Amino acid sequence: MAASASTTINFSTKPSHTSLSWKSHLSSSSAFAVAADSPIRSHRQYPRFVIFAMRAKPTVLVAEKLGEAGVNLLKEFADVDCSYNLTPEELCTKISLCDALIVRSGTKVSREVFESSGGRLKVVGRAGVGIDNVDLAAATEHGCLVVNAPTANTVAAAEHGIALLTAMARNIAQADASVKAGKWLRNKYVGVSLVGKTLAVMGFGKVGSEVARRAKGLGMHVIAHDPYAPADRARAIGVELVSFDEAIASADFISLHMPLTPATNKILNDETFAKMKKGVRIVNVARGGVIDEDALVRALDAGIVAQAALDVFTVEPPKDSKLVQHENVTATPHLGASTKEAQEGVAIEIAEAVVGALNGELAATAVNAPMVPAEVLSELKPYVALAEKLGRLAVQLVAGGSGVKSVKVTYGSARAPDDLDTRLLRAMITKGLIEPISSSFVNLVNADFTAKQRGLRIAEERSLLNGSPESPLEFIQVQISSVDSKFASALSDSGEIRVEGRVKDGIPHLTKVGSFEVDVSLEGSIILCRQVDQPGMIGKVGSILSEENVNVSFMSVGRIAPRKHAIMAIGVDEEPTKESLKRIGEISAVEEFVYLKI
Ligand SMILES: NC(=O)C1=CN([C@@H]2O[C@H](COP(=O)(O)OP(=O)(O)OC[C@H]3O[C@@H](n4cnc5c(N)ncnc54)[C@H](O)[C@@H]3O)[C@@H](O)[C@H]2O)C=CC1
Ligand SMILES: O=C(O)C(=O)COP(=O)(O)O
Repeated sequence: MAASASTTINFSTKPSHTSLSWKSHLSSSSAFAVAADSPIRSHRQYPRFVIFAMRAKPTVLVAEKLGEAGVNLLKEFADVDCSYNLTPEELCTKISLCDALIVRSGTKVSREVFESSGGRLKVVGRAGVGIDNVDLAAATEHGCLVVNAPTANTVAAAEHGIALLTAMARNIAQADASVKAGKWLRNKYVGVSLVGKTLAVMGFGKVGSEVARRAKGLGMHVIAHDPYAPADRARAIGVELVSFDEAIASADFISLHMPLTPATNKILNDETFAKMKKGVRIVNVARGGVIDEDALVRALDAGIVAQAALDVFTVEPPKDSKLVQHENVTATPHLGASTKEAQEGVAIEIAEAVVGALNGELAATAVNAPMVPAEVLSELKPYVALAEKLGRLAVQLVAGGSGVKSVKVTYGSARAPDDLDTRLLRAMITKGLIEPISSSFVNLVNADFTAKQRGLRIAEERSLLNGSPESPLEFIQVQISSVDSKFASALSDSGEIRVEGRVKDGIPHLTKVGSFEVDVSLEGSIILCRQVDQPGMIGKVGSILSEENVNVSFMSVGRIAPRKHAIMAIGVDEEPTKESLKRIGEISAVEEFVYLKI
């Protein structure tokens, strides 16, 4: 969606149901909204924040089978298109008509998908945990939020891990196939016991810890490796966290439960298999890519790995795979999350997250955007509006042709630095700085990326004030350095364009321009004039505007000293014509003036 200088901001504060929204004149059917409290709420107490362009009734494409309860929930809010087994080309064609896309692990949401969406796609919902099938960088670059459903299938995946562990140890799959083939091979399928054996859980997250808990119930000695897991959580269920090498060297069984990332890609390979106990048994319900599959075949052939039980594969479904055909391998077709209960749970979890996001809330399961707790959001709301407006004002003060590269934002606050999360404010300042001068659509997801891409450096500074930390901020100051200004009085003594604002009675105010103190509510538009301080100036400007029926909402004069220079800031509800602005400029005492749309 294109943004424009004609963007207006509607700021409504109803006592019990506050909301804050952005509306673009370019697309009357769409709106960006920020809501601390929203009409459609999920059952969970997730933090919420709104960042999206949303149509009257959005369209959600469900590209893989989703539990009915989730589909029904989506239908209450959106037009739902359930189209399964789309080819990549079909997906790219359909996506330009969709506001949200829901997938499981079987759909690649590639860069082409985001590019093909033409900016309409605002949310990708992953109905499950692993987001390795979604190009997150491309999503972020396109301002598209990615949410997942990280909790509803945990138990199902853990149970499947245990099912594979026990089935492998007792050759269940192979024995079943042989009985069905008319054989009765009691000696061939002698298994191994689990009790007293060491299980290394690799990745001690949600699934890993549930597997550990269950394995302890089976009498196994459980160790775990996870560089990021807290030791006390492991200790609480009687599991010792150990190094990677120690885990793989001492395990009789290894169960993989980490995400597929560049760091975990092929983490089990020829070198690491060589460090394992001969006869180790491996379970993988994480991602196929964490194992070098060719190396696993070699390790199985060499007897280093006695057996493997695999639910996931590098390519799914696997094609002509020696690994799958190996007699010591038990394979399932990515069934970890496939229980009725998990699928219903996942469907509801993802539908709530997607509806919430489309409805203007940021789900707690956002993968590529910061989460702002509801209470923080409601406190920051007026400052969010102030931040965007200051960015918008500052950039309009830049003389044409001066590229904006370096911006310093100073937050004046009596709160301790840890008590003020500025990501949201920074994103809104970035939005204000970029949207008036480009066709970019900036939101909380893509703000930092868009700034970086445009070579815009935003440095943040805290000015720690004495006083009551009751309100999160006293002022926000935005300075743009190394540029010329079309309104020289906006330059500070050190040569930067400087605007500063505060929130007064919940309304953003402009309180400083350059070195001049002013006080004008940031609503409508503003005319800034520098003039020789003398009687009658307000009347002269006021009468030019009144001749055109332009309503003056606020007026404030800041001066250095009586009868010297003064800055007059005039808030206007309507846009004055060029002719009347010209007449203001022709008033003899007026030295310079600028008209700014907020
Ligand atoms: N087969 C299936 O159908 C299912 C597969 N999964 C997969 O299971 C895996 C785990 O899922 P959850 O437990 O829900 O995720 P999680 O995020 O709760 O846990 C992952 C853990 O891996 C750890 N980790 C990250 N890098 C690591 C490394 N280099 N070495 C060791 N540990 C590392 C993290 O610190 C985290 O504790 C994911 O890959 C997910 O996609 C999850 C559900 C179903
Ligand atoms: O949640 C996960 O990570 C899974 O692997 C589950 O995949 P699925 O949704 O069953 O395609």
